[in-house]
Amino acid sequence: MTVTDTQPAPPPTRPVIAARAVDVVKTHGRGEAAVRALDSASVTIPAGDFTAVMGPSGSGKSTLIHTLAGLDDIDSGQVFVGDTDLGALSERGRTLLRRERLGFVFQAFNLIPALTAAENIALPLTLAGKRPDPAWTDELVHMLGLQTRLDHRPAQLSGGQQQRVAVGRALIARPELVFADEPTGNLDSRAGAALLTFLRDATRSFGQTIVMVTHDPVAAAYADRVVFLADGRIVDELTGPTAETVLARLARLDVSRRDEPVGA
Ligand SMILES: Nc1ncnc2c1ncn2[C@@H]1O[C@H](COP(=O)(O)OP(=O)(O)OP(=O)(O)O)[C@@H](O)[C@H]1O
Repeated sequence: MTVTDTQPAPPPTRPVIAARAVDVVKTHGRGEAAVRALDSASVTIPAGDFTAVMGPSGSGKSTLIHTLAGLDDIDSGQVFVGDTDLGALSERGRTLLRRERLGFVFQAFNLIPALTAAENIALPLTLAGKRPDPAWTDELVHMLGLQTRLDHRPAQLSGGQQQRVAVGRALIARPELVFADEPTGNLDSRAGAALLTFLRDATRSFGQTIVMVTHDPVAAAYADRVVFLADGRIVDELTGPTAETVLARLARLDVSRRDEPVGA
């Protein structure tokens, strides 16, 4: 039975499920250097939720969000963004899907140095030849607290401000889904807290769906749900996390990995 058999009809443009990975296997490299980064990984990302992805280094977190975003080809399994099966799209189709339906925030802010904050935020629309919606741009800039920084170039902004510009850029085109890979990794704890509060508020106030990879239990506690990866599989999940409950699950994960026989 599929989800749509049991749920009320979703709004026309936003499905109830924002993205889904089904039994995804992904190998990086070839031959002796081959690494199975995802080993039959399945996960569902509900629309409007803030989901954190956690797990030990090398467990496949970045690979999972790259495959959900259609950035990586997969060996087998299926990936859906909304109702769209990424496997049925051409390379160009996936590029268009990313441009039109997804947003990205990275640990390194990846802003264009020669452009002002306002121009960096508007970039996805500029590239797509679309006009910004002034009311939405204004709301976003206010929520991000960037009103007085719009004419500044990245080098004239603090790390926290640069990352808020990057978040503005990710949200300006109102994507269905935003992927954030360690977005607070280069921020001090105060700037990190401000950014995470904004991300959480974005899910509450305008239903933004966010998937965030993090190593930090405090950051994960801002999410609605945490999914835990180990050895390329989703092994656990936690709803309504706190830093303490996340830490306890991570510790349990470590213990169960240590208990595995060598070579298993
Ligand atoms: N391009 C690549 N070529 C070869 N191996 C890769 C490549 N990218 C990732 N891997 C390997 O795949 C596995 C999963 O990597 P991935 O980056 O998804 O893990 P991660 O959980 O995000 O790690 P981290 O927390 O350290 O960032 C690791 O063993 C990694 O070394």
